[in-house]
Amino acid sequence: MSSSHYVVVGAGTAGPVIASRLSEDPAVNVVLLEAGKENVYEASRTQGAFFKLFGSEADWQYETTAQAGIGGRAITHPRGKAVGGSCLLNIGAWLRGVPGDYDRWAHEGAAGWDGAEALRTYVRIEDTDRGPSEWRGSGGPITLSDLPAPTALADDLLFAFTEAGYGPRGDVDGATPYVADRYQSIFKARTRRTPADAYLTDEVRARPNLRIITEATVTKVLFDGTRASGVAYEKGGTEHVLNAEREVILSAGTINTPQLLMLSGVGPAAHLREHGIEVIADVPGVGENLHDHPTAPVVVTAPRGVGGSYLADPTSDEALAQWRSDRSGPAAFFSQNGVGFVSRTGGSLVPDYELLFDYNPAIASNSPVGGPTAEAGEVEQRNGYKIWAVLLHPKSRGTLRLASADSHEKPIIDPGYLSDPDDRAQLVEAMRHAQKLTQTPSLARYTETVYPAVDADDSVFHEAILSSMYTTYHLAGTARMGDLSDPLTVVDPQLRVRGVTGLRVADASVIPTLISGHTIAPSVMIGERAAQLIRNAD
Ligand SMILES: Cc1cc2nc3c(=O)[nH]c(=O)nc-3n(C[C@H](O)[C@H](O)[C@H](O)COP(=O)(O)OP(=O)(O)OC[C@H]3O[C@@H](n4cnc5c(N)ncnc54)[C@H](O)[C@@H]3O)c2cc1C
Repeated sequence: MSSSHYVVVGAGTAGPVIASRLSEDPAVNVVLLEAGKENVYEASRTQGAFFKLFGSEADWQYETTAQAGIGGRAITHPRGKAVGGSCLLNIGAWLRGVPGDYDRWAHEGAAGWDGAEALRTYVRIEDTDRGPSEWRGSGGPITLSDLPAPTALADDLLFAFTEAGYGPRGDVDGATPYVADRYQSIFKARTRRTPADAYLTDEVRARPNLRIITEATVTKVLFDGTRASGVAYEKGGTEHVLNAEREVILSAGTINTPQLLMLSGVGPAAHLREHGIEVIADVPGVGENLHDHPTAPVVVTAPRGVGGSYLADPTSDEALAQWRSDRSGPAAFFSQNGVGFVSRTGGSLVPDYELLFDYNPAIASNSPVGGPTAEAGEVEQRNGYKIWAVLLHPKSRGTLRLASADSHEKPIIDPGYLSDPDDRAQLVEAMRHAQKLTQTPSLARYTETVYPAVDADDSVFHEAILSSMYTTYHLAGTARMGDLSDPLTVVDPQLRVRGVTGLRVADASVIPTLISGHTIAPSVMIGERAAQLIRNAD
């Protein structure tokens, strides 16, 4: 049995930030445990071929239950399993949301997590050529760059946003989100640099007080009464115990963190007893509040003979070889590389919808979508584009529950997609905003068939959504942060788990309500703030 001051579970997105920051103090020892390997996966480094990792050993390979709100479809949810976590196999978009998103967190009980504080952290940790400014940082660990595009259609999509009256070109992470932007990503010189790479540099890894143990799957947090005393983990077919003299910090992500809490006896008491798990603390909010940003595409095909899209297969051996040799070719690009935000009322501080511009009309190869492709005709071979309409503030909430007390069994994931009827209506509205772009001069020559058709009534949209609503992969909220007077709060604003001591959660699961952006940035920000809170508590 070994021991450390701090044990951090999960070397994904938030975990490496915490381990790196805590181990800056040579007087404390930190162990970072990761179920997967180091990032040995070349495809993960590319912008175009990363989805080769879906379904591989570097993916936890989750799937939702059949979702009633979308015609009973189940949605596949890859989650990264290696150092780098889900940033191994994500798109890498750095979209931070707006200060109003975080003000809402603070207003709803996460005291101290307001927009001004979030912005201070973001400016400190960024390294972007769009800074330094009041809004953007330079010199921080997270290197950001604009996404490259191999075709003029990428720019035409941005012009269309402006022509449709939604806003000028600008920086979406700047003063206003109502701009069209080639968003920035965590790629540098066309090579992915995950937050784990950024925070666990060779220099950091050389610290004598930091140990990173890979292929170590934590099965349980151990308790001495109600104090977290360490963790049990499996490595190489053997069970190990690691003591935490001060704290255990769970950064295992929106799915695995609540699963681990429940396996360890922290969760809704009745549900734990159902699985024969001894209850350490009855925390009814664990596994509640699961939500995601739903999205649906408007799919457009170009007239025959009109080019403009980029249809090459980024995952072929040739594409990877070309990327390996000089970082060019299909594997160097991701076709969804523009964004703009829309307000329902025309200018509220927090946007309602996000439009993601994609210069390839084909639906993602892992998506089961059939309807639009059938209507638009031979979409895999045709030029055109699609615009994904994203609902930024869905009301629908779901749950994460244990399937059994066996840590090897996947949990039951039910995000309750579109279970709130308002979400469905708003998604239709968001798609109608997307359609406006298809009627602009900049996109006229690429636009022949639009699905759903511009003059279609709501029933056609509803039909399309049943087959085409998809995930943005932003699952969040299952260990919600807030005020402890709310019985469904799981962690207080210091990220301490209700009902026990010596245990915090710091990852996307504490996000109380999704922001008007994506979830890499807040996960890194949560990691930074967690390290500060822990250090200040010493
Ligand atoms: C396909 C896809 C595309 C996405 N695209 C974007 C995007 O473009 N922009 C964006 O902002 N967000 C995107 N996201 C979301 C974003 O990647 C995640 O929200 C974010 O990375 C979550 O960080 P995390 O620290 O909570 O969890 P993770 O990064 O998932 O880290 C959790 C880590 O814990 C480890 N772990 C889990 N259980 C255990 C255990 N029992 N023992 C030991 N280790 C364990 C995991 O292996 C993993 O390394 C995408 C996600 C996916 C899946």
